[in-house]
Amino acid sequence: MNSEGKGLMTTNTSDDGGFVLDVEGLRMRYGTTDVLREVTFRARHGEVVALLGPNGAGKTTTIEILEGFRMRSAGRVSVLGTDPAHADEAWRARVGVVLQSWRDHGKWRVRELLAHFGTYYVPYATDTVRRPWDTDELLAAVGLSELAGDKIRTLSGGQRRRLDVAIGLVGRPELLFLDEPTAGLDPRARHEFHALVNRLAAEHRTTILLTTHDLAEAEKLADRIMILSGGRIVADGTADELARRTAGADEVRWTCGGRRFTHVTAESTRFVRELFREHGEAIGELEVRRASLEDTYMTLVHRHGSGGPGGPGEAAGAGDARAAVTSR
Ligand SMILES: Nc1ncnc2c1ncn2[C@@H]1O[C@H](COP(=O)(O)OP(=O)(O)OP(=O)(O)O)[C@@H](O)[C@H]1O
Repeated sequence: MNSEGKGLMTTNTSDDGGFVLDVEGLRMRYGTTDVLREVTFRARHGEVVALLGPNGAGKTTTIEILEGFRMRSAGRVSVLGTDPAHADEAWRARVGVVLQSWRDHGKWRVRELLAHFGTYYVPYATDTVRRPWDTDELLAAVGLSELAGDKIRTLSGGQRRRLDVAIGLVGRPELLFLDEPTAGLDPRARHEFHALVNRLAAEHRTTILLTTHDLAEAEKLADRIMILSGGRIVADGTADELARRTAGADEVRWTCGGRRFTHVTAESTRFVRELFREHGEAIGELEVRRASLEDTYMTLVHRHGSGGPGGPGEAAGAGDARAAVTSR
């Protein structure tokens, strides 16, 4: 980000009590199938929120409703203080969207396309938000400077994905929706993209709602993680909070006298201290494993249904089946 960045910070303007996203009782029915039954959540300025959930859980549907691209069946939705179902162009200029794929304009050159889209945002510049984002700065921010003169149809999948992101950012949005933004990116591009998301949130206070199937990415990028399953948000919090709330325990593994032991406890530090007090030097291969986001995710999705519409109801989670102390 350039030195100009901080001067372009967005301000808390017309939203509801500081909430950029405020969703209550959102429902979506396709035909006779309820995909979203009761989705409720909020997000504040500068927050990065990851929406997780199995295939078909309704993540894209939710995002499209918030973007104003899809009409909801019921519920209250406020995005930047406005109902997206009735939003105008000025509202749209404050919202950035990165769709799952961008396949048009193959004959256009990269810089040319971004500059072209940028012109749409000129009327929506304000004293505090200069729109659009300068094309060369934007190209640099998404790592496309060297391909600026290339035709879009010659870009690789990952390079196109960077262009998707640039298109979402060209209007300097206050709120950015990213639907599976890193699908198809190589590890380096992914790393650079993560740095860009962090910069947008930290320097510009851009609020970001992203969907991903990469739990490590969600844990790394998001201030908050929401899990959508069975038509509802079944978890909302930091990765640590979710792990603590769901699993509530650490797993301690060790060897002693040639045997392997496993113990599940909410107080692993005290347990390990006592273990050493009792067995001292005889303890070997000690390992303390906190519940991971993956454990939490699997437990919650299992407990609240398959994620898709009409999934099974309550079922014992993986975490519920843990034994107390076992040896092998
Ligand atoms: N226009 C539509 N008409 C009917 N059903 C639809 C429509 N769009 C989506 N669905 C259904 O709604 C459900 C949720 O789809 P959605 O794409 O929102 O899920 P998702 O969580 O984004 O999935 P994925 O992780 O696979 O991208 C799916 O069962 C899908 O088949």
